[in-house]
Amino acid sequence: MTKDCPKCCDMVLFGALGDLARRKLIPALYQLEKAGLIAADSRIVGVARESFEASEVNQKVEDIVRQFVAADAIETDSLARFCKRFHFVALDFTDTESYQNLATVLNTQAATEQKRQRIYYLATPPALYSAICAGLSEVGLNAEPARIILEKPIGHNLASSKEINEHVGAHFNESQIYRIDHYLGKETVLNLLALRFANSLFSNNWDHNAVDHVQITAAEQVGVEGRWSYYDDAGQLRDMVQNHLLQVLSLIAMEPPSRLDAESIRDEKLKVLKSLRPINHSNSQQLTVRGQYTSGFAGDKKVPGYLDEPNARENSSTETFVALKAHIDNWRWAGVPFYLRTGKRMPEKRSEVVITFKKQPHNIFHETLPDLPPNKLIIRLQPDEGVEVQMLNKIPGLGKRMQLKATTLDLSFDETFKKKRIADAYERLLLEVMHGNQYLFVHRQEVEHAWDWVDSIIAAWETTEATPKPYPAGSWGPVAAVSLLAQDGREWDE
Ligand SMILES: NC(=O)C1=CN([C@@H]2O[C@H](COP(=O)(O)OP(=O)(O)OC[C@H]3O[C@@H](n4cnc5c(N)ncnc54)[C@H](OP(=O)(O)O)[C@@H]3O)[C@@H](O)[C@H]2O)C=CC1
Ligand SMILES: O=C1O[C@H](COP(=O)(O)O)[C@@H](O)[C@H](O)[C@H]1O
Repeated sequence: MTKDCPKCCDMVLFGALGDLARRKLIPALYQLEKAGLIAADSRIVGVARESFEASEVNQKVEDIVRQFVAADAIETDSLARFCKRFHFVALDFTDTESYQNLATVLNTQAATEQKRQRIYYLATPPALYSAICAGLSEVGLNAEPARIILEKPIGHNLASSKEINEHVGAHFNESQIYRIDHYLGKETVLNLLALRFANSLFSNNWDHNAVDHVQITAAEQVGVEGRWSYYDDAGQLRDMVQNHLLQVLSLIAMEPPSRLDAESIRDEKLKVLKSLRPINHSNSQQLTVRGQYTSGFAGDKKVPGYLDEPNARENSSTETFVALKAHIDNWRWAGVPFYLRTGKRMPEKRSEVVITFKKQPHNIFHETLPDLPPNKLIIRLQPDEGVEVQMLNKIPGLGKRMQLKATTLDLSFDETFKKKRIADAYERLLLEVMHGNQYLFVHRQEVEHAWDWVDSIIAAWETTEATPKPYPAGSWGPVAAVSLLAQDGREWDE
């Protein structure tokens, strides 16, 4: 155990054998174990429909870790310790009466005497959140100091999100609820706070006086693959923009919070979401582009189009790509467009924020460089995490005329921090819940304002005959996405 280790707790994973739990949560918990960040007596209780013998548990957990954690990152001792923490309870989440089985496992004498912290992680479809909260409540497992973690998406639109929030809120107080947006756990997203508020170079040049425009890109090379039925109902706007991209936008655009705590940060992010200019049927044609991938390439592998993926529905008009131009109607950002772009089956996985600064008002180097390119701050969220500043420098030499060259100050995290391991977002977020820190989690009001903004775009799309524009897998989306910036005399940073 290290000195940063949180207090002893019971972590209960609902949906413990599902994709998210196996691929992300159990590996993240294992990394915390290895780092000495899980207290000695803490337990992990998997809750799943399937039941199996206690003697099978160790092997089951070990298999999951070995499948999803790189072999050279696994240590025999910590793995054995980790497997021993696990208990499994078979439960149908919709059967309120069966929650007594879970209560029996959790209410041990030691846990009761210690008033042990309980954390419920709902790694299940959101349609089950209400039933699970009611079930926990029925046997008194919702009582403080219990905490509950909700996965995104919280609902499908504002109405369903409110409904879920109401149901959860009937059994848990807001201070007990941790709404996950895993982008908020990424090192580089957190580094936005450091860059902005620890460096006067940036904080003094972070508004409409200095910034020309902002681009946020979250490109993925993967397609929808096995997730067609979930994804087709959602689309890229709900799946990525409503949550991850708007959270990143809020961190970039918010006013300085007075403290590094949940209330101060969430208040400032919320003000940004409230200031987003609505996109509706009157302006959606000019401000948004949607696309859907057709067959093409992922790297050098040939891949099918969205409509030819397994289980695809004929003629689906779900978008797999979105580009949009957003405005934040407040003093700081008046006249500064925020261009957002995200899609599946792009040429590479790349998430980044590019802040393009205004050009110099007068060019004294016009003889050798008639058009001075603007400075750019590029924040590489993933992969190859780092920060780049693009600037002009004089080329050394004795020539009569001064020659300039565009150069890059490149601060790659890998180089700068000597290959220090970058923790997965879920490791940080799980740890923060154990510590009881809510500042990296999303408040109900943020979720609802984000839905409100996104719902208006979807309503506008639904009133037009237009369908998403096709783009070949392996490209940067439909040509219209290029035109979205070209009409403003700008281009995507590539
Ligand atoms: N997978 C991912 O990478 C991500 C997922 N999410 C979100 O996380 C949540 C979980 O996703 P994911 O893991 O992919 O989904 P899965 O369908 O893989 O997992 C859900 C689990 O819940 C179990 N379950 C469903 N209904 C019941 C029930 N009535 N009683 C008991 N068990 C039940 C399923 O068991 P069974 O198999 O027996 O039906 C399954 O193991 C979703 O909200 C998703 O949107 C968010 C970000 C990323
Ligand atoms: O929440 C989601 O995020 C992933 C992308 O996450 P990343 O950390 O790999 O950038 C996305 O593929 C998925 O569709 C979405 O539900």
